[in-house]
Amino acid sequence: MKSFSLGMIGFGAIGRSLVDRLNKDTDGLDLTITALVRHAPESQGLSNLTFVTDVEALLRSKPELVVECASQEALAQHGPAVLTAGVDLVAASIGALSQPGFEQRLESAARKGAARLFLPAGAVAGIDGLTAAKLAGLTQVTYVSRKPPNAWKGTHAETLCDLDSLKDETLLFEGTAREGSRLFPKNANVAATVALAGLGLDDTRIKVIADPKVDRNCHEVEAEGAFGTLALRLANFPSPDNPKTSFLTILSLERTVRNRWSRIVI
Ligand SMILES: NC(=O)C1=CN([C@@H]2O[C@H](COP(=O)(O)OP(=O)(O)OC[C@H]3O[C@@H](n4cnc5c(N)ncnc54)[C@H](O)[C@@H]3O)[C@@H](O)[C@H]2O)C=CC1
Ligand SMILES: O=C([O-])CC(=O)C(=O)O
Repeated sequence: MKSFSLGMIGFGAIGRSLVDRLNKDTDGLDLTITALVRHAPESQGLSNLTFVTDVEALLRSKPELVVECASQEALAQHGPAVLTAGVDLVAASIGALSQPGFEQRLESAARKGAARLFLPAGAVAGIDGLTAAKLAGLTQVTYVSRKPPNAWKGTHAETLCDLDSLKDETLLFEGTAREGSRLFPKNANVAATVALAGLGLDDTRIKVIADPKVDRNCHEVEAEGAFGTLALRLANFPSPDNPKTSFLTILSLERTVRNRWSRIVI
């Protein structure tokens, strides 16, 4: 039986669900998983899952791929070490790349380790088309994030409005993808994904909205360029364990991991 060693950084809503889903069908592989967490739980009940608390221990497990699904801070803290060690990395907290110089740091770590950093679509879609369209020139890309008020709890939004008493949609932020993904690190990684695929962090305009009239995490992307036009709207179910995170994010990471061992990659 072929084996596959998967590393993870973070084991919250995305991490738990990703492991459950991969374990339901390992495509005939002997899958072992090592997850880097802040505090290892006393017991976890899965025979193929080990918790570690430092990146050196994660790397000692000889992962063939590491998935970061923790936070922008965790990607900044551990991403360069993983890549320098020659291990490919899939990052969910893509907004971290809006920190000045961090994208370059990751690139140089990846070059040093001959590894690659993968930026998955996560909660959004159309990233393949957008980044292909970029090759012939884009003139405009806009992104709107619209989530129910409870998705904005515990974020910068609470300093802007009383989320519990919102009656109408409320604009929390309008500006560049760079600023928006920094202000809302748990909610606006998609802004950075759209920007990196398309016009860049400083030329992609975004709006961030709390809307009591929706019960889904909605993402709208519009783009224009030499390819034509694109208009995309997603109304994602939130993940059962974290209202900020769309269920589609977990599926996107699952697809990225499965692509790693698939013979046909789509
Ligand atoms: N690209 C995308 O479309 C999306 C990206 N995300 C990113 O994924 C992250 C995780 O999402 P969820 O699992 O829903 O959040 P969560 O809050 O349920 O779980 C995150 C886990 O990571 C842990 N963690 C945070 N920093 C860490 C560190 N430095 N070292 C070790 N563990 C650390 C936390 O303690 C927590 O257990 C979000 O914060 C966001 O950055 C989330 C949704 C969509
Ligand atoms: O999961 C979502 O809907 C989007 C999200 O949290 C992010 O972009 O960070």
